[in-house]
Amino acid sequence: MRIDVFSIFPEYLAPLKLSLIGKAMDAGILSVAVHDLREFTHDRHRTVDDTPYGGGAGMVMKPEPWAEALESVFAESTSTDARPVLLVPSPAGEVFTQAMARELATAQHLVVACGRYEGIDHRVSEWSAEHADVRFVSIGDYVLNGGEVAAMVMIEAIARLIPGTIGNPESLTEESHEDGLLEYPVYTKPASWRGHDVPEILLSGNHGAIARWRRDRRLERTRAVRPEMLEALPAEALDKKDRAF
Ligand SMILES: Nc1cc(-c2ccc3ccn(Cc4ccccc4)c3c2)n[nH]1
Repeated sequence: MRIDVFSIFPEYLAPLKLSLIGKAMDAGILSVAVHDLREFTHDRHRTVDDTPYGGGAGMVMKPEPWAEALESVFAESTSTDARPVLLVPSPAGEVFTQAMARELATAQHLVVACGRYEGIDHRVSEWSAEHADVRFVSIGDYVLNGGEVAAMVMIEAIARLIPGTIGNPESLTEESHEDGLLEYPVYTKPASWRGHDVPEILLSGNHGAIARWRRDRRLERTRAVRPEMLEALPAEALDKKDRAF
């Protein structure tokens, strides 16, 4: 997978090179390029914003730099490849979920347009729709100052699902939101720590009982903090023992 990110603060995306994503890039599984939007301006002040038509507070990002920037990578999605997906972080987007991360992990080319100010001139996404599948995406019901943090969140959630990125693919299966339940609590040595002991069952070696205990903790946790997730599970996802929880 190739990911191109555009921002007026490219250094914001520097942490992507760390840890798993960095390894995936080194392994050639993933290529992430971060571009400075101001490289696509031509005036002395490298202007990327202007006042909003219709009035109102703040500034809006001009269409011309964005069109030049996006064109520079849309063109590289060769005609044989699938169309690139343009992700536009926005407070007004569809909410990003694990299901959406799984869907986007199958894309060949992701382009992320990180806006600032009051957002990007809407004609940029209208024009982009001729060249890419455009998705406005919110990472949650709270307001950020720009798209960079949302881009980091989405790229991490997507990239870790690409085969070969995560060391042990097993660890992807029983995760929160992967199969509709939150994950169980985890413990490691020492068995007793500051008066808090690891649940005995986990030291028993009885793998059947341990699996049952973990399942029960997942159900308990999900019911406690995200009951709507339980309601959303298909009937066949819960067996008789599960319903006891
Ligand atoms: N989930 C989520 C995403 C964002 C987000 C994404 C991109 C941008 C670009 C500019 N802003 C600032 C802004 C704040 C409010 C109204 C309009 C623009 C952004 C915010 N906030 N919250």
